[in-house]
Amino acid sequence: MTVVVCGLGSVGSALLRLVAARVEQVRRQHGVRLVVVGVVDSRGAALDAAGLDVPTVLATKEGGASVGDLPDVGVPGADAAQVLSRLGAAGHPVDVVVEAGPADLRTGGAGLAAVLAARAAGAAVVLANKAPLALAWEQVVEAPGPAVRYSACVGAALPTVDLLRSVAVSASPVRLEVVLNSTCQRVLGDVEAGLSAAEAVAAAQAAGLAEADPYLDVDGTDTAVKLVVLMAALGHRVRLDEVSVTGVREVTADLATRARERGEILVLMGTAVPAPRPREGWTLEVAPVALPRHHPLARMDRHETGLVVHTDVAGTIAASGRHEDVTATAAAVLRDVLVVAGTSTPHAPRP
Ligand SMILES: NC(=O)C1=CN([C@@H]2O[C@H](COP(=O)(O)OP(=O)(O)OC[C@H]3O[C@@H](n4cnc5c(N)ncnc54)[C@H](OP(=O)(O)O)[C@@H]3O)[C@@H](O)[C@H]2O)C=CC1
Ligand SMILES: N[C@@H](CC=O)C(=O)O
Repeated sequence: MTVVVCGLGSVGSALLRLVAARVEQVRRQHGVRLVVVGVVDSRGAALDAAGLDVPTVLATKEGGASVGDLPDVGVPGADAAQVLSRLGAAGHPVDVVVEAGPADLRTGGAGLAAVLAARAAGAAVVLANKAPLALAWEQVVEAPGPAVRYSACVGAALPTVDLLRSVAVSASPVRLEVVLNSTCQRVLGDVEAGLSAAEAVAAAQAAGLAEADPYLDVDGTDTAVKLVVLMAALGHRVRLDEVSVTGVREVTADLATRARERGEILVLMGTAVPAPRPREGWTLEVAPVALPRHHPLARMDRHETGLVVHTDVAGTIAASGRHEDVTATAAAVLRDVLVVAGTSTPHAPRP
């Protein structure tokens, strides 16, 4: 299976490390030989139909250089579309494109362009970048074409999309609650522990969790996007600008401590509830909330994220995931790549 990886920051590099470490296991377990034939960063691309040397790509990025400058395989200034077109023209169509570039929520930017180029070239798409989903769901997900998967966009390795879709087969969600921004979880914990907001944000950046613009996390936009994507996956389209969003900028150590003294935990929570009249769709909100300790999303520690879905006939279902770093997101991307490969399904993975 030939793979092009667009975006070689925290997620893209973690994916390449995972692929390098697991290539034999994947071959044995799934019968798939993963070959990374292209990589793209902000300054160029590298491609080789026979397979790039992944350790060399990783060393290049660790050294701060662009893959476009790699001898023999590098193409300075090239983007995903050019990589796909060069490989295609040489008789090597690409099987799957992974999009792990920055979330440009204004235009979709290079990420959306890469996804559309992949679909035009007949490649499957696996996204970690959620902006193309929030801005162009119909084009990216619903237009006919090869598979598109995006579980890493909403909850890292926690398979939120598969879980909700599975629940919705026989039950109707009546309220969804999510705490899905790792950066805010860490920032709130650190502020409570006495760090300044700036120190707390810097720590989340150092862990590779924050967005390129960390205020997308702190101001609640990232949670709003995740909520919009989950609702779209359930068949309910809500625009990002229809979500009421308040972030955690104003949360102080004092506020968090007073919540704890009342037996409550402060989290940045997204909620989705159906409007009273079915035609009016769903109401989505993101805001800091002090939850009672017994609430499933308050029982999580600051390395966990999760969701609760209340349903009409299936009761209330809660799930959470704990991850220290971005490897869990890379694992979700690899899972999607293997699901796309058709050798594994989310509901019946091969042993
Ligand atoms: N970090 C996390 O925990 C998670 C992140 N995500 C999402 O995954 C995506 C990537 O996140 P992360 O790895 O943290 O981001 P980083 O900022 O660490 O990396 C971004 C990468 O994209 C590259 N890039 C920037 N602009 C362009 C462009 N115009 N064309 C091609 N490549 C470009 C950068 O290139 P260069 O190397 O040259 O700077 C860099 O390699 C984001 O959309 C994020 O929301 C999803 C789940 C979890
Ligand atoms: N910045 C995001 C990364 C994943 O989407 C977060 O902190 O959760």
